[in-house]
Amino acid sequence: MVRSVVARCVKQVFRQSRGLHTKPLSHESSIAHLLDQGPKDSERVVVNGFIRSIRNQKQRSFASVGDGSSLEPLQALLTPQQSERLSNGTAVRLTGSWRQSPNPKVQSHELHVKEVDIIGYSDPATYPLQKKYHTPEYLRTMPHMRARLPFNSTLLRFRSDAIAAVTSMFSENGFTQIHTPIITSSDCEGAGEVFRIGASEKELGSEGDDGSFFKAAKYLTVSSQLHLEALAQSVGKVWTLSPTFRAEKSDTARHLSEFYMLEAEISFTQDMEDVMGLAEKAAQSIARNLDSAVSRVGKELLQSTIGEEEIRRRVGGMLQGFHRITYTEAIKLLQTSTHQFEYSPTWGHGLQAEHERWIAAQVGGKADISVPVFVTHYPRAIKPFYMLPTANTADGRETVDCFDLLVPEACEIAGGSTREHQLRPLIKSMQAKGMIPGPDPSDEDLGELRWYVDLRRWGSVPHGGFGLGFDRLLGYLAGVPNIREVVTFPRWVGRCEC
Ligand SMILES: NC(=O)C[C@H](N)C(=O)O
Repeated sequence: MVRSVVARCVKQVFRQSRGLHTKPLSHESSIAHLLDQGPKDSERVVVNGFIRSIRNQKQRSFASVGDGSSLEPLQALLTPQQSERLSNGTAVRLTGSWRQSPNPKVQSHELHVKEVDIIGYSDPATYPLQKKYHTPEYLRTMPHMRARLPFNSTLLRFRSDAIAAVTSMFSENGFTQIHTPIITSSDCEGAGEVFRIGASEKELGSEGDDGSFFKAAKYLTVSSQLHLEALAQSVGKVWTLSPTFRAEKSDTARHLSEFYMLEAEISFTQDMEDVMGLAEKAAQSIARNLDSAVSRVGKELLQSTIGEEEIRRRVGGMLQGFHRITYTEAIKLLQTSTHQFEYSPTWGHGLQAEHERWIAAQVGGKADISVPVFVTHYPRAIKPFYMLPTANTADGRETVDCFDLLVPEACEIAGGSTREHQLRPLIKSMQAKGMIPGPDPSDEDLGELRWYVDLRRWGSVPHGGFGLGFDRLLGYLAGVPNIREVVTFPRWVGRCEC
């Protein structure tokens, strides 16, 4: 008896939910496809989409309908009865005929609706996206909703196109794409900006009692580099586009706690030019793709950016050969400039964002383009343990074969180096950085990096690689003032909403 009542209820609920959209949903005719291809006059058309805005007049209503496939909405003409329960955000399936618009300057055709199926209701009293300008700050409070807006959805398409472009570049050049781990046992950069996910020894208790999942502290990865190095020794040329996490408390338009880093590693090279050339090629493959996209985007997108002229400056510059200057030259330029810096540029110290901004603008800035600038050979003392020391430095100052790639505003978008590939020098470097106690460490002393040191024991070869901040590059090329707009669900210090 109870069973049959339950069965009846289930059937009823199922019937009701099906009743909302009795015909199968089709994605075949996206709005972009319709607007592009333009069906014949009076042809029957079916579209699925969301009401972006609706304007009701006495005799008829005009709805702008979007499905995310195009910036431009579809214009639909309805009777007041048909539009009664429609409001911004309502998901609909519209059937009608495709007719020439009386005002072809605005839109050549419109859909004269015959049938409206409401697929998903939207409560007009609470719907948060109105047909007006919403500030990026307001939209960041609802990352689950903002991709419904043309500007935000276009950025997602840029992102998707960029991934496709760089994937084919690597594939055409014989690289293998690798998925590296997110949970790691070490801090690759040694900067202490790791998110810890395991327990500390104290938390584990004196008996080694296993209160934690991994029985020891583990971290969210800060870079895939060390794992890519391992795989470069077996596969040769490898790359990844992977989530990366930094617990850096920088609340700026350039920082995220979770971001995507595009990293590549190549074996059998000691020439940093090979690595810089590859970073250049990767960034250019994305810029080339966006170059054509810029001419396709409408006014709406450009209004929320730094403007078309500046975007063209950036994209155009990215397609040129990048500049190269050494860190020592950069410091000299900074020191002799008349610009007042908050922090005075000093050899041996890292470059501040204000220094990077100045170098990018002065060294890379031309009349109509901004060419990215590689700054190379930083002091050894301020760079991580894994970088290869420069062989012959003219002035006796210790530097490493590394580079940072600088662009205006976004500052550093990539960094790379050739790696210390020999066992003894690597151990010495770890010791100099205070990572291990003495010159002859036991396996235990090597701690979580034992496996990495092992790579230098068995067939180690000269190699190098780079990491490029994918979100920073996209934000820069798309001319978006804040990186938080180019990721779907941005996380930064103090903010992780959904
Ligand atoms: N793969 C790389 O060389 C990137 C480098 N580990 C960084 O985080 O900057």
